[in-house]
Amino acid sequence: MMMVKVCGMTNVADARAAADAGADAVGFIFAESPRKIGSEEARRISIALPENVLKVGVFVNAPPEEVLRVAAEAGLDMAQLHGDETPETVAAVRAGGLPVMKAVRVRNAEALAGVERFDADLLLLDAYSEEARGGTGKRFDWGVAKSLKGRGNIVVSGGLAPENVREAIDFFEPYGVDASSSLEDAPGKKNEESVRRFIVAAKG
Ligand SMILES: O=C(O)c1ccccc1N[C@@H]1O[C@H](COP(=O)(O)O)[C@@H](O)[C@H]1O
Repeated sequence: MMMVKVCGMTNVADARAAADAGADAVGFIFAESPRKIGSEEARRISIALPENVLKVGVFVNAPPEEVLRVAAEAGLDMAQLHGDETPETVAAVRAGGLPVMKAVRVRNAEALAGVERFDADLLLLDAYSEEARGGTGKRFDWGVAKSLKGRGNIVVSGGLAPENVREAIDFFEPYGVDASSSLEDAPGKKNEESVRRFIVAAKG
């Protein structure tokens, strides 16, 4: 069954609605973003969710000690490392007992050259943008990453929406899919109907 993550949660109501609609994972942004929240707020949301919903913290170039501290404070199950983290940083976070999803922004074929060096639990593919690290609503050129099709640990993101998520699943046969900005009425405020349609389309 496809793992569906809804990212950029900023409040309990949106996170509960996503869980009720069948989301397997929700994401909290701890990096520069209009969706950024603190560990206390993330904890409040985490404890309002069922245990089986994976709580993922999104970090950009944070030191491993900070990732592990925030994870403990917020009750996270996984770190999404969405910056220029090294394989050593990924290893340090995992050694601290926290599974890692390493994000790669697929600007071109070279961006994928080093992915084998990451000993991560999951590999997230996202779009590249000069303006922001993530949550851009932009798609990347899927063809550039087609060699990763069918690998058991791929999660696809970047401009996914109810209308195109099935196409992405057919293209990559990924472990999971992830979306944020296309499911919002405004940055940080999810649209319940879009979230539900995204999950239905992904799991359909
Ligand atoms: O959502 C953000 O604001 C964000 C900020 C910094 C790093 C990552 C962020 N979100 C991640 O971006 C991708 C794609 O989002 P979108 O669906 O294109 O809006 C997703 O994996 C989020 O986890």
